[in-house]
Amino acid sequence: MMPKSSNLLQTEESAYLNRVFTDIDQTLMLVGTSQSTQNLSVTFEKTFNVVTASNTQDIFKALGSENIDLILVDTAGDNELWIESLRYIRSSSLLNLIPVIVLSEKNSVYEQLTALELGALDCLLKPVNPFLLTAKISNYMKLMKNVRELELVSSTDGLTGLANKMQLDTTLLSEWHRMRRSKRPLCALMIDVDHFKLFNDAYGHLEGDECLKSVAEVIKHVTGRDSDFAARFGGEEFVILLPCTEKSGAEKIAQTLLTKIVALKIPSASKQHKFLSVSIGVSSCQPHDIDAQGIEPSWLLEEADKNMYKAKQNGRNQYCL
Ligand SMILES: Nc1nc2c(ncn2[C@@H]2O[C@H](COP(=O)(O)OP(=O)(O)OP(=O)(O)O)[C@@H](O)[C@H]2O)c(=O)[nH]1
Repeated sequence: MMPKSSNLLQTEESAYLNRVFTDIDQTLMLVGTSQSTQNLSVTFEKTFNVVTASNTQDIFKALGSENIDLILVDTAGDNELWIESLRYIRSSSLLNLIPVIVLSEKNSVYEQLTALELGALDCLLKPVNPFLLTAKISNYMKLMKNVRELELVSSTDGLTGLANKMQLDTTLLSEWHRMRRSKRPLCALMIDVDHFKLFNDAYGHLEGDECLKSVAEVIKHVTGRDSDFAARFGGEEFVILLPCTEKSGAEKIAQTLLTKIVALKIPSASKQHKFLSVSIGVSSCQPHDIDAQGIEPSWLLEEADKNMYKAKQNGRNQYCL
């Protein structure tokens, strides 16, 4: 049989790529010198939406305007650029969720190890067939999309869409560290729906679930800052974390929450109140308290829980701190 000419082979590979990867609507960011990103763009532009970056400012700008699925960093040409880019990507809380592949020109174990140590998912060596490279990148994108979806499912409460208890534990720990770094207070709100057992008994469990969803929607909307965090703690209990917030700010949020929950006008099943309400415990921690009193992150929630029970004892539909 006659060997296939390289043109014919390329046409077949190209057709194969189009057939197998036509459903891809993903954005690839190419990072490298302008010469290298120009060359790579030609390889990828039929398959992906391509954005290019030749410095960290470009990376930052692209992040603001595009939803990036994968970053391909080419080490060719400028040794400082790729290392600086990887460091920048790793230090950015938004970017470090995006998988990074490094394309290395030197057959240098040291360079590959550096790339992997700086957070690259893989380091591919040049020369690499452009079709194979496209297929590999596409597979990495799919893999990471699945990983992100799994991460989201495992950290989200299925009923309300808020974060779940597991995610709360992780976030509480990172906010605790942030408080120490920023030297600004961290507050927590423990929110418990009043007489919810009576509500379920009177209106049924499904109606009870709808009620929890409505409460969760209000909680989502009162937490306005990017750093505010809300979770379903379990059952009819919710937690809000308010980083870099003074006690007075937490009180304001608690009061807004009380007003907005009653404004839902969900009929209460108890004779005590006309409309469904919540009781809220507020706790606050100053960075210097941690060292002075040797307290741990769980203290913040325990304190909020104690104060929530005080609010219940004082007649519900109120907050205590
Ligand atoms: N519909 C529904 N009910 C739930 C869910 N999780 C917990 N519950 C119910 O919430 C009720 C909580 O009851 P209790 O802890 O006695 O508290 P309460 O009736 O709200 O009374 P107070 O907290 O004292 O105001 C229980 O009946 C649980 O079964 C859920 O996901 N959906």
